[in-house]
Amino acid sequence: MNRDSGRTHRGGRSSFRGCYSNRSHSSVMSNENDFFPIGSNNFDHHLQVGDSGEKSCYTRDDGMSQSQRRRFPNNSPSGSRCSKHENATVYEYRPKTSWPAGTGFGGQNDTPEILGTPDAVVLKDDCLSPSRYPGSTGSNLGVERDQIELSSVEETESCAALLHYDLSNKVNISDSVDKPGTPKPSHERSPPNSSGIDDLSQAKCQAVVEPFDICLPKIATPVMLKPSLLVKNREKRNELKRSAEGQIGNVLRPGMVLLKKYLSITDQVKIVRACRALGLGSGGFYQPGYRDGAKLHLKMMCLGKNWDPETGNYGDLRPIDSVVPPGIPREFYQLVEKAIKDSHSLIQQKTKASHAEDILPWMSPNICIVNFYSASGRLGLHQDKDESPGSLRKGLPVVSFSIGDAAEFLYGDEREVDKVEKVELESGDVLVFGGRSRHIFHGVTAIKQKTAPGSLLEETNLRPGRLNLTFREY
Ligand SMILES: O=C(O)CCC(=O)C(=O)O
Ligand SMILES: [Fe+2]
Repeated sequence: MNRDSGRTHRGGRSSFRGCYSNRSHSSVMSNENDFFPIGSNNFDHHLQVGDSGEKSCYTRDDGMSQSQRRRFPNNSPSGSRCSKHENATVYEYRPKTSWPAGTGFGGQNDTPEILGTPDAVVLKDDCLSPSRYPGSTGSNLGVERDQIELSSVEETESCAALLHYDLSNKVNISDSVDKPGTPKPSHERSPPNSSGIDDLSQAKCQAVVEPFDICLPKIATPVMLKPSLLVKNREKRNELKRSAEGQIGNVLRPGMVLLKKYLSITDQVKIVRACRALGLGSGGFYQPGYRDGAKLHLKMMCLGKNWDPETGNYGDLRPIDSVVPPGIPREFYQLVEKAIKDSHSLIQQKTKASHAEDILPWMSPNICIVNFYSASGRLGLHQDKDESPGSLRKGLPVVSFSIGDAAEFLYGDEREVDKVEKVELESGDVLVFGGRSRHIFHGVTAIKQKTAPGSLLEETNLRPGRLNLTFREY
């Protein structure tokens, strides 16, 4: 991902066709029966904290410096609670004996497994592998860390902060980024481009790593803001109708496919829960910034490998805090695989191409970049071109999942706002761009407020905003 538009973060590019048969649009991650679980919590989605609400009520009180904490991780404190969160959720850290190894698309072992229920997410396997923590025994919490179970007993906000403070440190990046010898950015900051999109703003420190919960605390509010049964049923009906009619999507240009409302609400819920849990842990969400203080207008987390917006490099460690990114959950692979397969069918159907793979190559992701855009979030026009020369040469696609509020997405051959096309990416949409479209310029100009599906919000308490996951193969 070379967000080559100066510092406009990330990018991809262009051309196409494709068919499609027998598409099953059902949930990969779970049973449709839990589409509308009984007994979900009340919440007030839009009444909550905005960007400024990202700070945790937890403070470290162990008197340790950052470097001490790194050297003596077992002394990591649990964090102290603010009185507001006395009755918080409890996270259980469950020891497990072996660390799986292995890799690959649809592969067996090297990814955490998300076992979601409405109230629990279990991150299994090597989300927190000791191998991902050089010099560590895998016991940063005084327990073996190869399996962590997050059991949501009651409220979820507090435990999130607790987990964050146990597993990672709040880091003022200015300490680490500005040291002599830190790699220089590979590109210069661009002025606001002709699109008027300036996805950089000035700030004091280069990046901010502090707890960011993509979900809001559940507050026992009156029932009034619960999405009505009517709305929920409408959403479900529409989903079934689309599926029955085979309205899966469009080929936007050669190698670029948009699968509309492709992810079921059930899968979206699971993805949100998984991203929330990972985002609060070590290597979780942070606000990327640059050495000159400019910041991206989003929160980011990398899975599989780290992508450094400052240098455009991929690596095994996140330079700002030397943390190894969590693995990509296994279920995500299955969804990506299915999306590529269905894109091939669509390409074949629409273009009568005999070999859809020539137009849109297969891809086995080893990187997932997760962005969270708040209502004012955006991303300037850019190309994704920091992946390996081989990956780019072959046009291995970027697969992008949109969840939450809809986004106005621009794409085109040039980084000129008046020369690009616009499409709305709604919750559940999957956009795939590879082959001749691998190097398109693309970006997000706006997040459309209050457009997220009610049932998704009810299930997850996702903040106002948009979650986006882009999968790539390095
Ligand atoms: O949010 C999106 O839809 C696009 C994200 C993107 O382009 C990127 O992460 O490189
Ligand atoms: Fe991109």
